[in-house]
Amino acid sequence: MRIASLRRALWHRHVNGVGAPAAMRGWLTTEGSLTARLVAHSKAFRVQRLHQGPSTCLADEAGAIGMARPRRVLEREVVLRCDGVPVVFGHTVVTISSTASDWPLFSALGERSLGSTLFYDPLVKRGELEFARLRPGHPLLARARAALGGMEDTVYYARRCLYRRRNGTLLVTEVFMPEVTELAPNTHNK
Ligand SMILES: C=C(O[C@@H]1C=C(C(=O)O)C=C[C@H]1O)C(=O)O
Repeated sequence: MRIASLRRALWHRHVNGVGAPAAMRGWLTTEGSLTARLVAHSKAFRVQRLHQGPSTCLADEAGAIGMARPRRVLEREVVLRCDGVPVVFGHTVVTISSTASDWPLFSALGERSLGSTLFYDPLVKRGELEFARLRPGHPLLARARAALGGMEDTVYYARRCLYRRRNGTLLVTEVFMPEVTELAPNTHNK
């Protein structure tokens, strides 16, 4: 199998296309903010920011953000933790042509959740979710592994969603760790 094909995922419009176990499907298809659902399934939720700055988008996201080939973007990568356990590796790219007025809060997010700026802004238009099985050669798994270590599974499930605001384009990709399926609703948050 050509290395290039390992570095790209096959993104499906329907979750059935990735063959995820039922418990993982429930997380992959979470409507609304993933952050909000993770907060409701933990006593302590944290967005651990790994880095944010200029980068080159991945081979299989260029087309999704309107680029003919991978080019410069603003990139943000985080680990979402529930009670200290890493459950999602978040990777977000914003086209360089997007100005600060398109995503006014993006550059100053720090360890606040990106979701908090996307789901409560009437100017944000959310696209359709896409789903994929990521195999060991995918660059997002290498980055998640560098941040988290371990990660012995051979297949990880991911979803991505395109957001638009004014003239800006933003693509969020979420790679789910298997531990997410062990989370239970936190009755103390009611
Ligand atoms: C898009 C959301 O924001 C989450 C927060 C992210 C961040 O802070 O970088 C990245 C991925 C998302 O899981 C959400 O909460 O649904």
